[in-house]
Amino acid sequence: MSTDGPPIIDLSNFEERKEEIKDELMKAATTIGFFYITNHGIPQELIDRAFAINDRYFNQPAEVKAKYPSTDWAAVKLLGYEVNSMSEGGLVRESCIQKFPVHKEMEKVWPREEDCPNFKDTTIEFMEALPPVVDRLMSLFALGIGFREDYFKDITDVNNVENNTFLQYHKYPSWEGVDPSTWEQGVNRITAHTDESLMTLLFTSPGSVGLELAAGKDGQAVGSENGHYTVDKWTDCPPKPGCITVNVGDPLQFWSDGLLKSNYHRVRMPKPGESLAARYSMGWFVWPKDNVLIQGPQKKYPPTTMTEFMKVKGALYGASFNPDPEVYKANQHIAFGLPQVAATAIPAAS
Ligand SMILES: O=C(O)CCC(=O)C(=O)O
Ligand SMILES: [Fe+2]
Repeated sequence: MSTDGPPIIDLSNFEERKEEIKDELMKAATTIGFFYITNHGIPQELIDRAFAINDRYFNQPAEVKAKYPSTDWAAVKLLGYEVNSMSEGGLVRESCIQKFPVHKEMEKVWPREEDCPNFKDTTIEFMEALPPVVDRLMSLFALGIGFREDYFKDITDVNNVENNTFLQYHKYPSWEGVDPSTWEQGVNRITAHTDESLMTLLFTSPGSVGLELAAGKDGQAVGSENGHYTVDKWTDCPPKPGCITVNVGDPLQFWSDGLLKSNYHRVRMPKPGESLAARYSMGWFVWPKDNVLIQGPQKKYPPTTMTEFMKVKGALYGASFNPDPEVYKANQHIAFGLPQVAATAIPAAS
């Protein structure tokens, strides 16, 4: 079993180096499901400005943040501010969720300029910089899976009102001045999970350690305790200068007949000697259109749609979500069984 961290994949001279980059992406995505990208074309200055806005947003008084509450997670129409329930042991994570301006409902949740100056403009500028990077990665994954190069282009088009891709700013609170023995052993800042997105681009501020992924091919369980699957090792996934962390999510695992791996990851509490300061991260959760047919070229799994998939995932969390440090293997979603595709599913143009 490999215990190496995710590889750094250089996207420079993309057009000329496509084949080589595709091989590197497929190698990472079919093994640990995580990789870093460098020379991705997003200016560091813009990323820094997005982090600054993030900081300004979360450090507003609670009553100001409460003016922009999040809406509807179940329908993935979520927007605005929320205190996330995926932390463990009474810890919290605050989040602020925005979608592409094509979603008119965004108008209700953009913080007002007088509350958080430049939030809207900077966030839109940042969001607009991300799709070209996603398009490049998804075009190579399409080829690697066995589809035509532009297979995912329309499916992930953020200018389509049916697309649910979103940006989520996260703040994990500071533990400065708190005696570490007062937090429960084994609790995590965010519990072990796989992502519901097709793919996630994750930006972590420098020094924001704590992200870990399930080591080993496929995040496979190596054992079972009290009826729960366990993994044997967590691998560090620290921030790397100039890099974006990328991971494969559940629908891409299905869409690739299980070839690409949506692996477990979590954010653990600081270890002795590590910073106890607040931790910030920003995730770009690439989402396919709701009713597009999800099925790999080999038709290994029953066809599904994002709407159906979210019902299964919700049931899985409902059934298994608990504060134990134990985790569930990534491909349990497949074992759990997906409902047959809804009659309304629209096959992607081939
Ligand atoms: O904050 C991080 O570094 C990871 C967040 C994450 O995995 C998620 O929100 O899905
Ligand atoms: Fe995640």
